[in-house]
Amino acid sequence: MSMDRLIENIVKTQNPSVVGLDPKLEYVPEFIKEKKFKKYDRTLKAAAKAILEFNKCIIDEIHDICPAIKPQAAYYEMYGYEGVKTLYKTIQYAKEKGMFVMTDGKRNDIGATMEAYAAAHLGLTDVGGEKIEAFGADALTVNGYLGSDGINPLLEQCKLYDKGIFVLVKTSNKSSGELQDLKIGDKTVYATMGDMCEKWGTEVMGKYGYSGVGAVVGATYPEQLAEMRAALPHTFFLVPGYGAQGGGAEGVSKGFDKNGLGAIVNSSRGVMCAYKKEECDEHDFAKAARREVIRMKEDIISYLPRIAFPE
Ligand SMILES: O=c1ccn([C@@H]2O[C@H](COP(=O)(O)O)[C@@H](O)[C@H]2O)c(=O)[nH]1
Repeated sequence: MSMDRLIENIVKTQNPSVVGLDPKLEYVPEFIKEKKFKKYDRTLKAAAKAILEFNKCIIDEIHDICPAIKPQAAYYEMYGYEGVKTLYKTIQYAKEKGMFVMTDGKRNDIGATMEAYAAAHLGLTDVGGEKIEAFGADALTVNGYLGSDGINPLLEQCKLYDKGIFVLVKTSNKSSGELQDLKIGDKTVYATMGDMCEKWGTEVMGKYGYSGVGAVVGATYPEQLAEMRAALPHTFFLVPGYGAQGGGAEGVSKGFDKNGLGAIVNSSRGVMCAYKKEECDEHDFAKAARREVIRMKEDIISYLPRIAFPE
């Protein structure tokens, strides 16, 4: 199961964090942008090429100490087809380096359309009988609020191609409670969605006790992280909101199990823009990213037991 591969990467690196590659052009150092503008003018192609170089340099610096990346599709789509090509190349490059790739697309639809999303991001696309990998991520974030019709097509691809999904349960943003905290009977909407993840996951159980259906639970809600950890023993958490959104290491520790597993914490701006925060030479941006990955890892694991496979 794909979540098994993620867990193996986490144990190997002793690092339960993922670097979000959400590369706004303003995060890319001037020297890279200037080079690409000179060659391609100020075009979408120049932007996409600059972002690809930025991403590859960061991946080169972190792949030995960080188990995964999470490219957010929006930051590639905004550069049109050139940006989407960069998303594909980023995914392939990180996978070649042994990293687990979770595309943050928050896709949602029903039936045939969800099958198309599933083929695009996780499975294979049929081209006249020839099956071809389109994007080839290991996992995809999805919105499960359309119910099983939106999730079943993904589960099929997860089973066939050993992939995973992370379903939005309790998101990190300030207004997430407007809907997700409402009660259905005596249960919140997010807890109900959590239960659905646990149920969907029974079809795709992995060997370390976690299924291929994970949940997104924000770092900004430690109490809900603790509640969900206790309620969803087979559901692995993707925890965004550390750092730039105010989430901290002690809070995120509530999402982990007794083996220091069960969750992976995301930081995007914190890592990509570490060189700006450090005020170091922009040529050192990738080394600054590496320093931030190490700092974040040490911060988080200081609240966890030693990360180990379950006995
Ligand atoms: O609840 C959610 C779900 C997804 N995200 C995404 O995570 C990153 C966070 O970026 P930072 O720069 O580390 O704040 C971004 O891609 C969001 O779209 C989230 O923040 N919260």
